[in-house]
Amino acid sequence: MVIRVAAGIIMRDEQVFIALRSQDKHQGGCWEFPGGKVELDEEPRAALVRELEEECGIQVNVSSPFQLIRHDYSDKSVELHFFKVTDFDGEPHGKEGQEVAWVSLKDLTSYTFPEANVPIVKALLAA
Ligand SMILES: Nc1nc2c([nH]c(=O)n2[C@H]2C[C@H](O)[C@@H](COP(=O)(O)OP(=O)(O)OP(=O)(O)O)O2)c(=O)[nH]1
Ligand SMILES: [Mg+2]
Repeated sequence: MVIRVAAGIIMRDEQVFIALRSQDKHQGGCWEFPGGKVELDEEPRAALVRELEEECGIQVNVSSPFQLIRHDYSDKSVELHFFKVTDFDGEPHGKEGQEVAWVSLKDLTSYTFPEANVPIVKALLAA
């Protein structure tokens, strides 16, 4: 079974907002682009809007599909719908108590992301 996920690359002034996955979660201890599982009968973009409100407390105004990545981890397979989020209301924060950071694109390589994110980080660096 493939788990569908929507994740947001929240951009402001050449910086991107990332969050640390808690140790007890799948890929715990890795940094992530905030997001979560797409529910049954839910559009990925709607899941993005819902998750970014739940996890970061922002209201997404403008988002654009960035990349779709299918990745098989040893324990599960994911289909990651990445969106760039370029306009939002509210100040992103770790609404669920997670550690967060605003990072310059060039500094993204200093952070450990899940394996599936490697092409995303590369693409952001190349942009
Ligand atoms: N949010 C997010 N998930 C990612 C990224 N890269 C990556 O491999 N994943 C994987 C880890 C998880 O297996 C899955 C996302 O699930 P999640 O734990 O965020 O789901 P959720 O927010 O609905 O959380 P939960 O209620 O199930 O705990 O996608 C990423 O950049 N962002
Ligand atoms: Mg999540």
